[in-house]
This record gives sequence, structure tokens and C-alpha cells, in this order.
Amino acid sequence: MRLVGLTGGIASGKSTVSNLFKDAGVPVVDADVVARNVVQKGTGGWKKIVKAFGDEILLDNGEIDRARLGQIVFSDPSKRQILNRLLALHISSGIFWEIAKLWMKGCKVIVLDIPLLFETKMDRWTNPVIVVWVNPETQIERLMSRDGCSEEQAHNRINSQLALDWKKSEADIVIDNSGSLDDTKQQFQEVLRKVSEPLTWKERLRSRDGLISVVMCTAVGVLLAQKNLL
Ligand SMILES: CC(C)(COP(=O)(O)OP(=O)(O)OC[C@H]1O[C@@H](n2cnc3c(N)ncnc32)[C@H](O)[C@@H]1O)[C@@H](O)C(=O)NCCC(=O)NCCS
Ligand SMILES: Nc1ncnc2c1ncn2[C@@H]1O[C@H](COP(=O)(O)OP(=O)(O)OP(=O)(O)O)[C@@H](O)[C@H]1O
Repeated sequence: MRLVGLTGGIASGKSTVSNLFKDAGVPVVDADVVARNVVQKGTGGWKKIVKAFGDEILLDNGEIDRARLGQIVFSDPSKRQILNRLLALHISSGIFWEIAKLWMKGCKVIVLDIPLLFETKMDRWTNPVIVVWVNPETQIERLMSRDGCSEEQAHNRINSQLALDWKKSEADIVIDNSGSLDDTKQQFQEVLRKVSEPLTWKERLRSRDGLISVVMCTAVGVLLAQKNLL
């Protein structure tokens, strides 16, 4: 099994690229979706957040007011650290579970769309790592227009992550999403080709079919050895 890391900066275009993977039939685990699921009303993550941040961050229906919580944590690094610490285990086990389900289905290439891939050191488990890069001016523009936030709020959100240029320097593959969607789609074709290259031996062994083959071969080997000994 090949675990492909897909990361970048906020609003750099990760979801745009992960949608291209989905359209091409490659399964994607979206860490933002996992992070949303683990804080749904009544879950362990929800209880921890309410305990730490108080009832003020709840909507009338009892769900977390994400806009309010975002305002708090993106303007105060210590509060963000608290939130990150509270949710880290819930999110990583959620991601692990999603991978396990795809593994059991026999998927051989899985894309992990994780905004904080480097920050949480999950890049250790992925190869290759794709970084969706965008130039700073475009990133601010797209973030402000998508989320309807001020320039200051946009800067706060960008500064709450490791620098995008540093992530670019650590990447195995870089997609420059500063241009048009067509430009990105063109770069994506080459990325898809690389990601779909035949699995290495190690990756094959990690896949469901590889493991089944190893177990079968071991069982046959043991049976033959026993037969020869008798
Ligand atoms: C702060 C919250 C409530 C804001 O919710 P909101 O719906 O407005 O944003 P959403 O979840 O869609 O995230 C949008 C983007 O913000 C960035 N982001 C989210 N959380 C963080 C964080 N803790 N630190 C830095 N950037 C973050 C990511 O680039 C993400 O793609 C929410 O992002 C959250 O609960 N974050 C903590 C969980 C987490 O770490 N998520 C990232 C998964 S790796
Ligand atoms: N090449 C492009 N041309 C024009 N607009 C784009 C392009 N790529 C992405 N966008 C727009 O920029 C915004 C951010 O893109 P996207 O949501 O894919 O980023 P993201 O990295 O997934 O964001 P987040 O970190 O918040 O999850 C969206 O509104 C998207 O429609």
C-alpha cells in the first residue's frame, strides 16, 4: 500500500487537488472531514472542547460554533495549542481507521489530505509528499474571498501553520497552484502518473493482497516442512 501525503498551506488548493485525485478514482482521506467528525455533538472530542473552552463556543443546537472557535484559536497561539493537544489523538486515530477501511477493501494507493502533515510529523508515514504551493499574494486573496475574512484574520490563519515555502522545500512533488485551474490540472496529470507507478516490494507487502500472499506462502512453507519432517 502506498500512502501519498497531500499538504500545503491554508487555501493553497489542497481540496482542489484532492478532488482531482477523487475524479481519477484514487481514494482520499480528508483530515478536515475527520477533524469535523470527531467533534460532533456528544463525542469525546466535543466534551473535551466544551470543558476547555466553555459553553460559549456552542451553537443553540449544541454543536460547536466553528466560526467562533476559529476566531479564538487563530488569534491566540496558546489556545490553538490547547485545541491541537485535545484533538490530536482523536484525529490521528480517525485517520488511521479510514486508512484501515480502505486497506481492507484492497486499495493500493491512498492519498492523505492532511493540512498539518508536517506540523504533526505524519509525513513520516507518507511517501511521496505532495505540497500544493501558491504564491503569498494569491493565497491571501483566495483565503479572504473564500472565507470572507479580513486581511488580518487571513494573516493570522496563515501564520498559524509552518511556512509554505519551507513545506515546498521538504516536498517530493510540488504543484504550483498560483495559476489557473487548467494549469493545475495539467501539472496534476504528471503527478497522477508518478503516484500510479507500480508499487515497490515494501509497498506491496504492506497492501492487503501482499499480506495475504505472505501468510499463504508461510502456511504452505510450514506445511511442506512438517511433511518432510514426518
Ligand atoms: C478551528 C476550527 C474549529 C475552524 O473550523 P473551520 O470550519 O472554520 O475550518 P476548517 O476545519 O474547515 O479548517 C480550514 C483550514 O484551517 C486550517 N487549520 C485547521 N485547524 C488548524 C490548526 N489547529 N492549526 C493550523 N491550521 C489549522 C487547515 O488548513 C484547514 O484546512 C477547526 O479547523 C478545528 O477544529 N481545528 C482543529 C483540528 C485540526 O487540527 N484540523 C486540521 C486537521 S490536520
Ligand atoms: N487554480 C485556482 N484558480 C482559482 N481559484 C482557485 C484555484 N485553486 C483553488 N482555488 C480557490 O481557492 C480557494 C482555496 O482552495 P481550496 O479550498 O482547494 O484550498 P485548501 O488548501 O483545501 O484550503 P483549506 O486549507 O482551508 O482546507 C477555493 O475557494 C478554491 O475554489
